[in-house]
Amino acid sequence: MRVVIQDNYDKMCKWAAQYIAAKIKNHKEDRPFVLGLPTGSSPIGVYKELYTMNQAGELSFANVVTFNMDEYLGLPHEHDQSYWYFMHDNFFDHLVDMKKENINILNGMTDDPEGECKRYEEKIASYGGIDLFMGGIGVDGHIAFNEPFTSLSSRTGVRNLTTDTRIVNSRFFGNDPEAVPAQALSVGVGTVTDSKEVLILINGHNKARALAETVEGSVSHKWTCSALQMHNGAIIACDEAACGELTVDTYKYFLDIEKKERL
Ligand SMILES: N[C@@H]1[C@@H](O)[C@H](O)[C@@H](COP(=O)(O)O)O[C@@H]1O
Repeated sequence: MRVVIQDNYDKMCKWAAQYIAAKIKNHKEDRPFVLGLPTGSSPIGVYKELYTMNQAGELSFANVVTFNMDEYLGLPHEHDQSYWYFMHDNFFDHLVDMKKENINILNGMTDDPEGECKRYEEKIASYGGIDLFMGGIGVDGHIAFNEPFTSLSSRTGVRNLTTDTRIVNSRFFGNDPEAVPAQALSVGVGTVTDSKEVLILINGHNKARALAETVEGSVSHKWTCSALQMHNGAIIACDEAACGELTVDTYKYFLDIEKKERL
């Protein structure tokens, strides 16, 4: 696992965006680059960096297919807290050459959630899998909506959200946890770790424990992010604020090993 520690949120976002841009540009295969994407406040700065490069003609998305991690069950596209809305508002609408048909987001209004999830897995497989999955992390260490004790080999499916997550996400729903949908569709931990590379953004003091558990904790379904320790291409991009619960030797190790700032 790589842990790339940047001074602050802006630098973390710049680093992550440059990493993703380099991967897209260097993709020479005769098939699209397949990019997994998250919602949340953490990736907003990365999206801004990416669409700025795109608008400046420095990075094309014409040959990129995207798959989003998750979506609330029961929210229509036009709901301003649906992840469909978030992704268009914060990213897709700003790209000049992203093809609509290359955007994949789980349909939270489906009548057949199980079928929708199966279809999603099949579509990912039809592209030969995901090249790079970018993600965020919940304060309880969840990746996508894989709450504590979700199987580390789980696939795309329906997830019940914990009270903790609904309280955390209630900041977007008028501070009312009951207004946060109780269920979501989410890629599984296994879906994420099947990707060739996984890049997780972890920033801010409130994510310090989640970062420590991801990097230093045991591999455990209690912290679903810890599954990344078993992945051969996992990168954590974080800021100083999130490092508060790492042991000093871990912190120094990653600063030392990443000194060369390899992309
Ligand atoms: N389902 C999403 C996750 O994919 C995201 O990682 C998490 C953290 O969001 P934020 O980046 O706003 O802290 O929020 C939600 O629960």
